[in-house]
Amino acid sequence: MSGSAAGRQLSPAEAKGWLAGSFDDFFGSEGISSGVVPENSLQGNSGRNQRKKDLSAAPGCGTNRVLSRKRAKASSVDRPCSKSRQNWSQSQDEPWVDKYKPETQNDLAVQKKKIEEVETWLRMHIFQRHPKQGGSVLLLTGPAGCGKTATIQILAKDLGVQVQEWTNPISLDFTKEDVRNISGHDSNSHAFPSQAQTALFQDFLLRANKYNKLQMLGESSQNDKKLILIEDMPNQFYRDPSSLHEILRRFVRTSRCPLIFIISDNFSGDSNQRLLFPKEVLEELCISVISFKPVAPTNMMKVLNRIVAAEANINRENYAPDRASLELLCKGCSGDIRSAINSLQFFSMKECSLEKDFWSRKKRSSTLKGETAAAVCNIRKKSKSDISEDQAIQAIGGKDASIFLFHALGKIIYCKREPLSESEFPQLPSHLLEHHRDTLLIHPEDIVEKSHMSGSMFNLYLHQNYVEFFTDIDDIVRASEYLSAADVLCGNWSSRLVMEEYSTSVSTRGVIHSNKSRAFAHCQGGMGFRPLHKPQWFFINSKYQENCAAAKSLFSSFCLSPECLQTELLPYLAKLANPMRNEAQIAFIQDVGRLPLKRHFGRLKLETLTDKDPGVPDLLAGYEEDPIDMHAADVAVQMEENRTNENDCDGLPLSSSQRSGSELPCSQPQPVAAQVAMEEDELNIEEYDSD
Ligand SMILES: Nc1ncnc2c1ncn2[C@@H]1O[C@H](COP(=O)(O)OP(=O)(O)OP(=O)(O)O)[C@@H](O)[C@H]1O
Repeated sequence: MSGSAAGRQLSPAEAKGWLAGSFDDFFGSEGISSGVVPENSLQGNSGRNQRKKDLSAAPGCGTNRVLSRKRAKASSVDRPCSKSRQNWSQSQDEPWVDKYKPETQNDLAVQKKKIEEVETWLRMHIFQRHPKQGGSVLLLTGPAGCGKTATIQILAKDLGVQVQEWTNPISLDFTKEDVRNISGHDSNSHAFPSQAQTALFQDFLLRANKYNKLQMLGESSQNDKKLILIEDMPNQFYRDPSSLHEILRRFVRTSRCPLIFIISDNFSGDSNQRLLFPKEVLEELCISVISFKPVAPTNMMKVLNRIVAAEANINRENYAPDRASLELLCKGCSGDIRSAINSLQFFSMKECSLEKDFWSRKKRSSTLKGETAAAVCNIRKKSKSDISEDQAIQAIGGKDASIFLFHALGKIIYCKREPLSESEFPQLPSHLLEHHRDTLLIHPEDIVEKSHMSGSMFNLYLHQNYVEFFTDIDDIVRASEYLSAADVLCGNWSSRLVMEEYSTSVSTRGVIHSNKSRAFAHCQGGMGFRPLHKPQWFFINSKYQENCAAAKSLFSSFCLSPECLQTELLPYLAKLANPMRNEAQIAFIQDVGRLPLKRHFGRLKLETLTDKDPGVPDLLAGYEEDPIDMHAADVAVQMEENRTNENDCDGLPLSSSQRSGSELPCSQPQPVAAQVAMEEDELNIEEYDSD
């Protein structure tokens, strides 16, 4: 958020206007208990989560998300203060995300295909369900604010299905009595809140499955079909995902209605989805997964235009942003419709000084550049290439945009360009003409930053994947030189943190510039989709660490560093054949001390990078900031522990190379193969004494 926003003091009236509605559960005199309210969770909370995120994406309100999530909300029919709520709803301070919430499928800004997918799933698992079929589970994923919950609510309404939603209890100050009531047995032992939370959740599922939702005033009781919705995941499951899996196994066996989880994407690498729903569990319990995409700019524009038009009718004093401004707004919210609507409301407030700041800045820059009537298209054009425009987007409530590694790499490798007109064309001297390129539509440094990945790790991915997208060997040579330079920049650990930014700049821009087949906008098509892969470096590095640890332990008597052992001593020992060495040592020498020219090394099997893969292997997850600096000892310790458990041989922990023949990995020379290799190379056996 810009400085002006941060620095601005809200007047008490403003603050009240924004906050009162959302926090009246806390401020109001309704006396909602802060204690545990398990009954709330069990009564079914259909429709109440509409308001729970209303301010979560508003500028400066990021931290309210937890609060708003925890807030127990109710529709106007299930709250004693429905009248005052209604009055308040009609006031102009009502959050527009609620005021203009979608009522029908056509109103939804979600991709039609996704709505159909969810609808088909619901029909199949609710109406065409086999009587003996157990419970079915659906997992909805996608970025925050892309309309997952809204879609479920509208479809449930259209299909006449009740939604029973779990909400985490506000407080976990359980008494022993509570726990006894929930778990059904007397417990003298100390009950931890986490256990109680799991028990509560389990109990909720059981009851939701067994009993119908309480019928509220004005609700029809025609249909007893229902679904259970979990968006507020109990924290305990993040600490112990197996407890969730156990509950789900039981649910799938015994339940009669579908269970839907909504989990928003997370870009930081420790994906909640992978943690809570690993592949094996998805397969075992036949959990369907439907992934939503960010709301498309065209859909977003439609919604914003509709709101602006409706607001203009109601309140003519409201500032109505023009088309160019709405486009900027759409761009800045990264496909999050909640954030876009909140920003629109925020900046349409007349008294909002931030908005004035922004519009005056925009006006000034327009005047300076003589942009008047053509402002819209110029802004669009400028926004593609001018970094200050990005800052402007941030100024109108832009979200902190993140992109998955897969897309970030794609943006660099496919590097979209825009043709330049004659007048804009920078006149390069004739000897530099070969470096002429159309304007890039991306900022490589921004993309690396948004991928939330360290520079050296990003370089690894680029290095692994760029070749497939080149057509000329000379271009590859040039690109590889840039990558080498980038590597050198990152080489010194003491300056790496600072230099990483320069390093990624060199590598990404180097690769982009070197690829002449993508130098101009008109020659960018025709490449089609090519899969991206994870760096082989991960495997090779772990193999290297393993070998270092093994060299150190097997040849400790030489008191040499692992590098020296592997590059100097072992190649020498490989030329000798000392019958006094043990089998493990001989196998290791064969493995790392020789580079037989006659042997053909196959290519390692590459692992495909999927679109939401955080890109950091589990082993490196803790070192993501600086994987290359990952200390060998840590890996060695880990591997040594494994090895000592697996095969203790004369008290020496052995690497994979040193296990008995049948256990050697296929990349290693097997004893028989080693024998053949020795014969082929006609090695002379000499006496050698290391002492
Ligand atoms: N046309 C629209 N389509 C979808 N949502 C809309 C639309 N207009 C307004 N909204 C509001 O935008 C919000 C979308 O949030 P929703 O909870 O559906 O997103 P989500 O994908 O479930 O995100 P999260 O993971 O953060 O819960 C809702 O409050 C909804 O009422």
